[in-house]
Amino acid sequence: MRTGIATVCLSGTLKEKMQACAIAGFDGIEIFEQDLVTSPLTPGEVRTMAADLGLTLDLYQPFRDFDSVPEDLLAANLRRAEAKFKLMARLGMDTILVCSNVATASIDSDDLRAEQLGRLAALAEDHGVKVAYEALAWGKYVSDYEHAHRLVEAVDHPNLGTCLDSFHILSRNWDTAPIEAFSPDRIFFVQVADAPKLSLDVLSWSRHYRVFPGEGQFELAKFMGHVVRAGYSGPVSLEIFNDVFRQSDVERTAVDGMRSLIWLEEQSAKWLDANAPVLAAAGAGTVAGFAGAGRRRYPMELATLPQVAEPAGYNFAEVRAADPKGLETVLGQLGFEFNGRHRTKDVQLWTMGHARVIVNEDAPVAAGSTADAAPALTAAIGALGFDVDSPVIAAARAQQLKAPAVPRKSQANEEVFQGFAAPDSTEIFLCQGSPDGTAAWTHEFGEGLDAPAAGEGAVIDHVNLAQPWQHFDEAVLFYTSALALEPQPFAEVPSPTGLVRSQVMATADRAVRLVLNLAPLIQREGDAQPEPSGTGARRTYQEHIAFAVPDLVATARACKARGLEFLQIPANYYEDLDARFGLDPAFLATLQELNLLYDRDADGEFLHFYTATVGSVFFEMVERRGAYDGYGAPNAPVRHAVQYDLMHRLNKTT
Ligand SMILES: O=C(O)c1ccc(O)c(O)c1
Ligand SMILES: [Mg+2]
Repeated sequence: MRTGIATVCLSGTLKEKMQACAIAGFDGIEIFEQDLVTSPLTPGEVRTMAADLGLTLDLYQPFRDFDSVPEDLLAANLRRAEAKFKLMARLGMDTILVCSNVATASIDSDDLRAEQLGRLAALAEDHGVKVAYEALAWGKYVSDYEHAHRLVEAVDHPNLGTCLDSFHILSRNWDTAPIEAFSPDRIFFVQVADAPKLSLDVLSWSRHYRVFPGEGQFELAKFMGHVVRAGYSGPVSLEIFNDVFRQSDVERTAVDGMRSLIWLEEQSAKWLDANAPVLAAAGAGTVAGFAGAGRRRYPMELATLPQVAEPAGYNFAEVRAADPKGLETVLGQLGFEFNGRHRTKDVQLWTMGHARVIVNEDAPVAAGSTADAAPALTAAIGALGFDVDSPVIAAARAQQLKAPAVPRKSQANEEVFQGFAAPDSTEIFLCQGSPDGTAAWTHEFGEGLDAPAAGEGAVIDHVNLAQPWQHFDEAVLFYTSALALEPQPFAEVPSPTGLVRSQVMATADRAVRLVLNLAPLIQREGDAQPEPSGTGARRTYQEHIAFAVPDLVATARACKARGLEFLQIPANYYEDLDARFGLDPAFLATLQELNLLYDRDADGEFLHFYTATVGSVFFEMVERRGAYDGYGAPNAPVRHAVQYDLMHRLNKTT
């Protein structure tokens, strides 16, 4: 698959954008007119630079408001078009995108449109240019890709074809199957964009909320499957208008985009394998599960990736703390047992049932950042280990998806974890899981740890990571593509500093639940500094590890007896809880006495409590009753408010 990206996706100047695209590995780019108009580079210099960078210049765009106009306006439009055709010759470009008229269209006649597009095609032919006509979802008279294509067919000129843009098609819920019937010589260009499903006018949705494939909710593999079956083999190009991408680090965004295309290519191949056309299936029923069997007959070749199943569970969570005293105290009070220090590294192992927490005494400075860029924290989540079928295959997949590897020092006889850095620089390690929930590497901390220690039945239930605002979408794609986690519908949680966007990534069996929180940006006097842009530092927000236990009330009592500091829940909360659920008074009194939170839905019940925060980390204990699948979302605002109040008081007194 030939990969491309429109310059409008990225921040910076045209030169910076082109360099970033080359570094990320794109085959070609679309030049957005605005980027050229504002550039000090001459068209000839752009052409040379692209050639030097190994980038093809695939599409010039956009050319607006051409069709459906009266004759006098048409003459002016043709003049405008000719100027662009001449410019394209200097750039060495041969394809221009013409989008359906949204502004000056005044005549609704397909005959007239076909005639006008025909005149444009004839002019384009004189200049050796191909015109790719795109139906904008909000076009005045042409807003449907099939309509645009009917016009292209009516004109029947070799210099006029269709541009298919997944956003304009999927935002309007148009069926994508008819694409298959399009002649491949008439599909001049294909643009892909994903988006979250929003109830918003389609223009605002398109201009601000597009995201890279895999970061939204559109069925892009299916769209691509139909495009491939049509016989198209040209560039598949990202065209993403996104307010965050436009102000983020350009090289990083380009890599995020490249990852999305690598992933989409694989997903498209899978879709084709799973949806073999009727013809291929006839007489070849036994070949149904044979990867690629139905695919290679298409002109577009689709590369695949090493395959991974979703992880079987958490192997461990690692918290970094240069001075681990506070952390040790809380873990002990929660019921964790200290299982010794590592033979050769400055790390400790704490276990409770099958929940393993590693305390790493390296200072919690994120990978890729310098010590002064990241505020020193007393404790922060540094790494997560996941149980996978084959760590080697999973690591190969992550590497092909451009995940930065993190090497770990290890000695002979020690387990070497394959690891890579997530977008927020949390280190993700791929571990070989055991069916009984134990981990072989614990022997490196001493012998005799085979039997589960205290806290039988305890496991890591979920981990909640705070995401820097500019890497949130990237993180969703990262965990989807590299780790096979599935994004669940996102929620928004009110907090005193703003709305917190909360996105659960989980396996189908819920053995792994990872919650990504986009913390609000508001900084107050005395707060830690916001992270610098680019890679690296973060952790100005609180994040947590949650453990599930079989009996939360008993666990809470034991924790209380050990002196654990619980997050104190206001009385108003319990009054509201009673109003909503009409709980048994004795049970309600127990909840309030122990600072437990409660939720219930059609599937079951949820009890949980939080600890005070150490550095940027706190812990949660949960009990899931029945098939309760949530996280106590109605209680999250209470937690945020109490933590905010505490942090504010701390900041005032220090
Ligand atoms: O938002 C727009 O105007 C616009 C312009 C060109 C495109 O290719 C597109 O998809 C949208
Ligand atoms: Mg487009």
